[in-house]
Amino acid sequence: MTGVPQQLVEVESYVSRAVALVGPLDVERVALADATGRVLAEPVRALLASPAFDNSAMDGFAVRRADVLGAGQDSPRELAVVGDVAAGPASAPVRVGPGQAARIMTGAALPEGADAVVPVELTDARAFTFGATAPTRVTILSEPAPGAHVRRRAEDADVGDLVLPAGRRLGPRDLAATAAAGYGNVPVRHRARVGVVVTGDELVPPGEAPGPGQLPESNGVLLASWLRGRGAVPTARVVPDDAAALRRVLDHLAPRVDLLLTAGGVSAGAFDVVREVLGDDDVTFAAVAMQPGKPQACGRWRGVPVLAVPGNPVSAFVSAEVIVRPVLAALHGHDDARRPERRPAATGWRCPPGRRQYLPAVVDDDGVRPAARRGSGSHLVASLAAATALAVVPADVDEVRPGDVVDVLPL
Ligand SMILES: Nc1nc2c(c(=O)[nH]1)N[C@H]1C(S)=C(S)[C@@H](COP(=O)(O)OP(=O)(O)OC[C@H]3O[C@@H](n4cnc5c(N)ncnc54)[C@H](O)[C@@H]3O)O[C@H]1N2
Ligand code: MOO
Repeated sequence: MTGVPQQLVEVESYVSRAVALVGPLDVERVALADATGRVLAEPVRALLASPAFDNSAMDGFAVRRADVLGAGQDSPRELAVVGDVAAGPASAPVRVGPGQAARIMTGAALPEGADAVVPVELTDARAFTFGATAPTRVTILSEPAPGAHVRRRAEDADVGDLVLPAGRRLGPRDLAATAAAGYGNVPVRHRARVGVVVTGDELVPPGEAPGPGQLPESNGVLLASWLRGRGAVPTARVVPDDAAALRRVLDHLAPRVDLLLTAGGVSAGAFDVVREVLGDDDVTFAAVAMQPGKPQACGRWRGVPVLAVPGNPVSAFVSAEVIVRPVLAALHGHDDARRPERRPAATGWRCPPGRRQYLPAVVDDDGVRPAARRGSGSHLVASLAAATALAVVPADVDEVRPGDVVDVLPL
């Protein structure tokens, strides 16, 4: 049994201690189709230029601008149409000489000699009919600006340009940019396997009617979902307040995961079994200067990094956002820097003395207000769902007044 720490530890110092337990996981290559949410292990540099060649931004006619200077509704310029280029491989190269034009479609390569595109609406053709062949002559009814509607080769990215930095969590736009840069697969970090263990004799599975003194298990649900949403692979277990059972579960999971995460049983109670069991191994307990989320522990269980967060549902969630998140980012090699936004308080609220407050909050046009009607409280799990942000209030502030500007971390 380990004593209950009294001395408060700064949040940053505790987070550094926790992050130091882990290093980046191994790298594997995955197809772009499987890469959503994975973290890029190396920078992506373009293998192809984007665009790969000069091409048209409009359906119309590729012209030599010098031929159509001064063109207008009252001063039409007629050109001979000598070619027809569509997007896709060209059958034969098209060359536009003086007095000539080529019919061109959006995305098609700009023919040699042409330097501008006139959209079909600004010609006597007015519109193209599907499947119709190109006219032999076209009348241009508007003078194009220099380079009009021409998308230049490499104006987006040239070969060798940095497209994405390492550490990026890949989303749809990243994958599109990577595909356009010439890649079919990407090097990413393994997904972190996390053993989630929640403890409590009072817990019943979600959906089951609780008996007297019982309540639905929600922390395992929360943490597993939160981890999955951040690209990890959770395995969740619910354990009664029984030291031998907890040891068995931890010993079973340890060789199969990259991180153990327990929730509950970490404070001063007579049945706080996590504190009792983890104290047997290389684990340090701390009172962290945050609210909620004060009682914490981190270290190693059978050599595997372990984080123990408190069991109150809001405490477990805030601990995930403040402590588990950077640890997971370190495992995934993820650049996870978050800058708080600054917003005025729409109402006032009380803050705990000496601890940084992480208050589930709603941020809207009126400003920031506590998500829970009754203010802060680490058991207010229903109100947690309403939060759109965490308001972060420094430890030396004991009250936020309406209009005070506060930091918020959007959720
Ligand atoms: N004498 C002291 N008592 C407490 C202190 C303290 O410093 N001295 N710290 C308080 C703070 S702050 C917190 S936070 C809690 C943390 O308690 P534990 O981590 O030991 O959590 P439990 O006692 O197991 O549970 C707390 C609370 O949360 C409910 N719970 C637990 N697990 C789940 C779950 N999986 N799903 C839903 N709800 C869960 C549990 O029923 C309790 O109501 O300690 C304070 N006490
Ligand atoms: O630190 Mo506890 O998490 O206030 O409720």
